[in-house]
Amino acid sequence: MREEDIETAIKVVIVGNGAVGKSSMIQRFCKGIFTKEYKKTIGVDFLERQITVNGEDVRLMLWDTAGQEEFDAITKAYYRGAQACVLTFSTVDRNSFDAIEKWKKKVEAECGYVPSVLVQNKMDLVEQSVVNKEEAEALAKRLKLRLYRTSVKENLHVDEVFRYLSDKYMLLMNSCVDDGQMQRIGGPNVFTTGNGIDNRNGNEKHQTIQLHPNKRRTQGKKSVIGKCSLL
Ligand SMILES: Nc1nc2c(ncn2[C@@H]2O[C@H](COP(=O)(O)OP(=O)(O)OP(=O)(O)O)[C@@H](O)[C@H]2O)c(=O)[nH]1
Repeated sequence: MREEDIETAIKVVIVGNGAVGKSSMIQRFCKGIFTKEYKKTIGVDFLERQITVNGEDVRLMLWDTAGQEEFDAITKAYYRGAQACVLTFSTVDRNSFDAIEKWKKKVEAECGYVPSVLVQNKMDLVEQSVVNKEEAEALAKRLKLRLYRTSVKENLHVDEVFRYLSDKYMLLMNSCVDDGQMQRIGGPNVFTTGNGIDNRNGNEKHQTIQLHPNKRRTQGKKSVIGKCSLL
């Protein structure tokens, strides 16, 4: 396999309370469509899209998890191996905002640290907002997350969410590869090594992340993410 054929694949989990727009966000990003009808997700769903980030192909595998607590036991299992996370709440649902920390902890319990982003969806309904701007910003600051305000309906800032996450993930990966350190990201079943090969279960046939350091991306500078460690 030529180096330029090697692809980066990122498993992303989208979490948050029911009806905040998780399925809609994934449909919008992967299929370019929006549907008004609400069909609650039963368990989990999955879609993928390939994008180019800084000249590199990245395959995003987006896992849509049910927001309703009744499905907790099922969805939790699918967090395993996630390498990035979107924490979503709705502008018009106070409970969904208050639940963000709980969702973050749930993902961390299964995956450890993964690059994450906070999304306030349904910004087209900002007139009926039950979460003010300062509160949302304060939460993002406290959790050390970038905040994106989206409207999946109006297709506002949805692409940016996934581009930011991909970029963040790749920066983290490159900083580890550049440092020649071994890194474990996203839970016990995904291992990456400084040589750029996914070592999960020692079985190269089941590669999920394959890395190829691109020094040009950082112009030889150290990554802003800093030193990598076993997570
Ligand atoms: N006005 C508005 N409605 C939205 C937006 N995004 C999603 N919706 C609507 O919100 C409802 C719930 O959206 P879903 O995407 O099914 O929500 P979910 O978070 O996947 O819900 P669960 O599957 O129960 O976890 C649907 O009726 C969508 O059409 C948005 O940006 N603006």
